[in-house]
Amino acid sequence: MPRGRRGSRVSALEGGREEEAPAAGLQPPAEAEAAAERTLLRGIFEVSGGGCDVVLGERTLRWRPIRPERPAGNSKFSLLCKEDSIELQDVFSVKLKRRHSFKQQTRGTVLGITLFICLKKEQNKLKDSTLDLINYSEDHCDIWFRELKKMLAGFSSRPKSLKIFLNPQSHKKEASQVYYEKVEPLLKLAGIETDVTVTEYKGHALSLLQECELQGFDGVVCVGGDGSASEVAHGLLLRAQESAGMHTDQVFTPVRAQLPLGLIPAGSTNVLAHSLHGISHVVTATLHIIMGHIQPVDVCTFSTTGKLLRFGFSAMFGFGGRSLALAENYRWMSPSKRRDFAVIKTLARLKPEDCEISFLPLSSSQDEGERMEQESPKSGCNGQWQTVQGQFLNVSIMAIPCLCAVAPRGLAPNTRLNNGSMSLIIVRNTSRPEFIKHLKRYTSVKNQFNFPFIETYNVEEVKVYPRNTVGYNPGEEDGSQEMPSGNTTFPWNVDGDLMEVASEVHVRLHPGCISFYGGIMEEMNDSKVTCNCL
Ligand SMILES: Nc1ncnc2c1ncn2[C@@H]1O[C@H](COP(=O)(O)OP(=O)(O)OP(=O)(O)O)[C@@H](O)[C@H]1O
Repeated sequence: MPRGRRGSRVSALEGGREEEAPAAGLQPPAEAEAAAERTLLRGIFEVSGGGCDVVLGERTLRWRPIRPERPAGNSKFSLLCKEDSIELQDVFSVKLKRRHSFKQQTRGTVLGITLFICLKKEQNKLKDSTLDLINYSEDHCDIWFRELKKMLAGFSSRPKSLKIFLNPQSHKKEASQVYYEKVEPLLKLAGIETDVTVTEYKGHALSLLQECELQGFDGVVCVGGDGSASEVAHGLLLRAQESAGMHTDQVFTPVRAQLPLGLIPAGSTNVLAHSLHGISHVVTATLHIIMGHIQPVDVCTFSTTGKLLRFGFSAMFGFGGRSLALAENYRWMSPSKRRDFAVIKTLARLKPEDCEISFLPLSSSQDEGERMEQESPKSGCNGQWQTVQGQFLNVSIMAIPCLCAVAPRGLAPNTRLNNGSMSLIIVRNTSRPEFIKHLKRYTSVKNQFNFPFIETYNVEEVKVYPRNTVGYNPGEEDGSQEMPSGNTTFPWNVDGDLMEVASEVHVRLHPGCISFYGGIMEEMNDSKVTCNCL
């Protein structure tokens, strides 16, 4: 990433707008750093309209305006001659810049070299930019071009070939447009080969991942929303288990997915991509993939009666499951209308789930420890199974923070992508206004769990046993219906996908079991957003 004192450099990259120069040219630490670095090439180029002495080191490219004759004692000149630089790890492509006349058959006249750079913008956002090094000598540019190409080839974590799954139905059906207009041009620029499959039905990516050849690929990318992303992650993990000869119909410790997964947010909620990148932004997601920024992410297995149902990252039972089940009945509505409508209707029929929850706590943070002492009679039993039972409005089990537009700090702000624990958030039965007050807090301030009816735990395993004999039927006016014995199912919301399960669900955490393309995030500042439906 570009370093601290880079105001003027960034302006040079973005078209040469002048910004205030730093008071001194090169800071002492940078000077020492530059001196320690071996020089690979040195030459004259025009940068941002002025002649510069350009030095290519092993880690940085530095340029300094060529000094005019310096009248003795004139300090203004040292200000003009400040050095600027970029780190080579931020460069993702290099091209020879040529001028082509209209009818020209040949490759055109060399004008210089263009470097394509990944810039860090405001919080968590990445942006592509260019730096032109102008020199009309073909030989001179060719030497620099080759050296820069060689240097780029040395970044071994950057993908060269990607398998892409694109869901054309995501959100308002704009995933194809997002991919072909914003993503593919950047991947091409970076010289990454792609093999795109446009999915034709739900489960298509999963079935292809069982059999398709992945050997030549460095990573897999999903263009879509949470449903697609979680399907592809599940497919990759399932494939890894099958390759390793794991039996998923019994309790097992999964092996890691073999390839990293990139997520391009093109869905209606994009919780996974948002949690991964700290922002739901297509160019940021694409640049993380191109730059080969990889981070391991904790995964959950969801099983029932010992059999694996699926891999995933977050689940909601109760209100979260019921509202999703209801929303599925209104697929003809736009995604946001459908979601808002289902939330309002589920709130109108708000009903607690009668269940027993057993969990294996990990270790509690100080705040949570205090809360647990006050609120949980069995607190302080880390490492031992604990059980709570009663009437619960919602139970969330989340291995990732679940950032989204209506919860900018996340539905589970106390967990991280790979901190080796899950957040268990239990909302006991309360009045509708109190529950709504809790939901509204997600959009703004920090203490959304500061209610007497909410308990939070850091856990590594959870078992949820529904005790209702009344099943859920989202078609019924009040949402519930007596089902013949043995046919009762309960709706779970797993990464935004509906999972209907008849009996207990066992959730286990598997730290860092999959790698995603994504960078280390900056914490979000407190921000207030509005939720349309509450
Ligand atoms: N061609 C297709 N037709 C219908 N459904 C598809 C198709 N391809 C994939 N799907 C399924 O569509 C479901 C929803 O897609 P996706 O998650 O990409 O979009 P979304 O629902 O708009 O976004 P989000 O999940 O973020 O709210 C996924 O479960 C996926 O398996």
